[in-house]
Amino acid sequence: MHSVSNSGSIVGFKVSGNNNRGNCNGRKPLVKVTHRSRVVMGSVPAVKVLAQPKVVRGDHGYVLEDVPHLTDYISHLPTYPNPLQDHPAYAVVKQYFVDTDDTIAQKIVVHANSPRGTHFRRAGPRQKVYFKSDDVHACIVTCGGLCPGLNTVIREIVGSLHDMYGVTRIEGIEGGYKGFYSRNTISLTPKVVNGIHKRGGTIIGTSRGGYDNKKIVNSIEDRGINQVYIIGGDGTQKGASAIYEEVRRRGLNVAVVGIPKTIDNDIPVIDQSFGFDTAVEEAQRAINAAHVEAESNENCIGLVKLMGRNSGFIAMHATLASRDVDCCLIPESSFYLEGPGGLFEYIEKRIKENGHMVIVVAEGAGQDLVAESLRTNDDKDASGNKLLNDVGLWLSQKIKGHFKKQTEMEINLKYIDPTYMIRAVPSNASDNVYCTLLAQSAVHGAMAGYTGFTVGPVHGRECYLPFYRITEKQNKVVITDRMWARMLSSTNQPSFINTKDIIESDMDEAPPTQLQDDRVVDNGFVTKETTVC
Ligand SMILES: Nc1ncnc2c1ncn2[C@@H]1O[C@H](COP(=O)(O)OP(=O)(O)OP(=O)(O)O)[C@@H](O)[C@H]1O
Ligand SMILES: O=P(O)(O)OC[C@H]1O[C@](O)(CO)[C@@H](O)[C@@H]1O
Ligand SMILES: [Mg+2]
Repeated sequence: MHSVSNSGSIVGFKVSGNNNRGNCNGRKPLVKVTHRSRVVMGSVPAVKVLAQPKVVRGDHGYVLEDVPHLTDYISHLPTYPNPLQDHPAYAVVKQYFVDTDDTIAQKIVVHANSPRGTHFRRAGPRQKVYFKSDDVHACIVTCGGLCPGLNTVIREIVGSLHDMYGVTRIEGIEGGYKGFYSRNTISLTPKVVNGIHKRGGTIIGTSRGGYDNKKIVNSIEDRGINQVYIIGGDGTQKGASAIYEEVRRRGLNVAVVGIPKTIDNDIPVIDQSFGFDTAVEEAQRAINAAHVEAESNENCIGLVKLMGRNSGFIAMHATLASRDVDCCLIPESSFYLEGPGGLFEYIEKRIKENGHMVIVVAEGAGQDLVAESLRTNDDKDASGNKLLNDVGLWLSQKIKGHFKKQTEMEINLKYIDPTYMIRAVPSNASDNVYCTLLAQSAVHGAMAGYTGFTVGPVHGRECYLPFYRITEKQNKVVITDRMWARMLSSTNQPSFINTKDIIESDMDEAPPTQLQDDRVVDNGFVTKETTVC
């Protein structure tokens, strides 16, 4: 594999670049580099041509979906030796620097004749950096909902910049995106961030809404900021991508880096998002309480509502981990209440068998049913996310109503809604380690001149991912996949779904198994490649 050379024009501005930035070591380049413009429709005004995805093709179907570099649009940028080479902690580590040719395969389950497939650039420190330590002026912003680990990421970005690269000018943007243009910044030093990883929340504050691309980039330019670290979920990363585009359009020497955050685990491609592990662990406490209540009271149902707007990962993992749950309802799998195979029939059966049961419902589950019976409006939050109806309360009332009116059985229902409790806690040990790797990888990438990327693990290896890869779709529980089957077999709940429906919907969209979930960037659009196995 060889480094990407990048030059060419795109509508509105000319892209020029360093034609030989990477290290070919005199070897003949074997790859074909393609650059394509992407056209984004929707909320973006008219037709806007964005910076081109960098796609490198090699032998045997090898594809690298690379990330942008400052030299793609600023020529003759000076480089400096990485200060880490003299750092006592790292100088002794053999091969501490990442080889410029290192990439990570998206698929690790392959057949003998599979093409090599899509790869991502491996994260980590490079031998050369594109910023002198004294010249770096970094900022950090956190946006969207809270998530365990936000403070750890902040702490570790500050620590990495300061301790590894000798950077001293780091500012926290207060209160999310709108803080760029409406608030003062907070100076972040190792002393200020010391110990914050033991606290939930974010010390620099967060918010939804208030995104104003021009004002944000003006503020970056006016303040002389040249590294921007943006921590947030899918909405935040879309905003970060647009900030990168504007920075590039203005030709600014500013690295824009995204760090994906969401307890819902709805960011695609990466193994898992930080805070998810902690949230699942915390959700166990609520499930445990529901189980204790249910077991101790006659004919008792413990009902727990967990977060998960569009993706049911928290509910599914908490259910699998707990083993006390009899039924788990998630947004990806519709269910029904009445009649044969419905929820009421199952509840009646479980109560008769066991005298108690525990139900876990993700907040986004059954929204169609709730909307039908409540006649609701289409309220949205400040970021434009649809506000959900309370499925937990609705379900409690429906269950109570059903058993009161239609059966001889008297039931007890205990409803537990831990909502914010699972995300307002500090991150657990494994999330703290994960956040540290993310932060360090982000800093190494920015120092190496990469920009317009998000960092995250793919099969356990930290990678630099182009923004479009993580914003183009949401990660969802695939109910035709083995994990959901494992969950169903642990609860013994009905699947509520007709096998015929699954087969028909499969024909529309193939499940993202290792062999099938590959897409190619072609004709300006990222498309799904459905490999017939
Ligand atoms: N398409 C978009 N383009 C630009 N900015 C966006 C976009 N979507 C959301 N944002 C901005 O990103 C910020 C966070 O978005 P949002 O509230 O949707 O949370 P999120 O990052 O998706 O995290 P969460 O996991 O909590 O939902 C907000 O300030 C919002 O205005
Ligand atoms: O009430 P808020 O802060 O807008 O956030 C609620 C949403 O945020 C999330 O935790 C995602 O961050 C969702 O699970 C939930 O629906
Ligand atoms: Mg979101």
